[in-house]
Amino acid sequence: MPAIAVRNLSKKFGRKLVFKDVNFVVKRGEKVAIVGVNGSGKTTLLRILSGQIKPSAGYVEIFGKNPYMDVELRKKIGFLSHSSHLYRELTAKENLIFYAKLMGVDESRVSEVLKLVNLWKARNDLVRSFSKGMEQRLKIAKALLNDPDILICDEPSDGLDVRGREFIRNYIKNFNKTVIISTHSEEEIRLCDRVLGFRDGSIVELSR
Ligand SMILES: Nc1ncnc2c1ncn2[C@@H]1O[C@H](COP(=O)(O)OP(=O)(O)OP(=O)(O)O)[C@@H](O)[C@H]1O
Repeated sequence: MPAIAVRNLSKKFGRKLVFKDVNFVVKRGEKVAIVGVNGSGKTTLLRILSGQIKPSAGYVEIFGKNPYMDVELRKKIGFLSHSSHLYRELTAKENLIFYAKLMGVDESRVSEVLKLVNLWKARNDLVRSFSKGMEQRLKIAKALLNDPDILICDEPSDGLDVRGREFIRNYIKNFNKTVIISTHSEEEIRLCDRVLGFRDGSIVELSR
């Protein structure tokens, strides 16, 4: 069974068609980049894959199940997005404890992920004092709380400096499970096994 199977997927917002009849399969352990011009539908596709929003037609299966309908399945998905929410008046650790409780994850995992993203020393600092790079690392920590089998990242290094970008890339490179990222970065594309591109509302396999 593949990690991701997308069949005849279409998404409309009101009367606006974003994409139509999108088909692709991602094998377990594969790293796939999604590319396309601004507004082509990358974020929308990733939100459907992570079970946040419903397709208009067609279906998505993650490990053979529907992410929109299956709460347990969503626990296996780590989603790093621009809209990942952090509480700025709480510390890094307090944020992660809050989300760990929400996800039903053991609190001991909070220390693990803080160390993993190099935020252990800053664990008791308020998020409002964090740089953009630190915030992004904390969002990664949040996405990893449930030790996901699939990592879905929406433009993960957008707006980060060289060190921040390097951290994210190393992380993605060394993540040994399935990864799907939307990106405009050549370096991130090179980390991936395959590249899928949005073109005129459908998706095509691109050679690298
Ligand atoms: N909730 C929504 N309601 C209405 N339209 C939306 C909504 N979300 C996205 N869209 C529209 O769907 C289209 C695709 O947007 P999306 O954010 O998926 O593109 P993208 O490829 O991720 O763009 P970017 O590279 O700028 O992040 C855009 O025209 C956008 O305005």
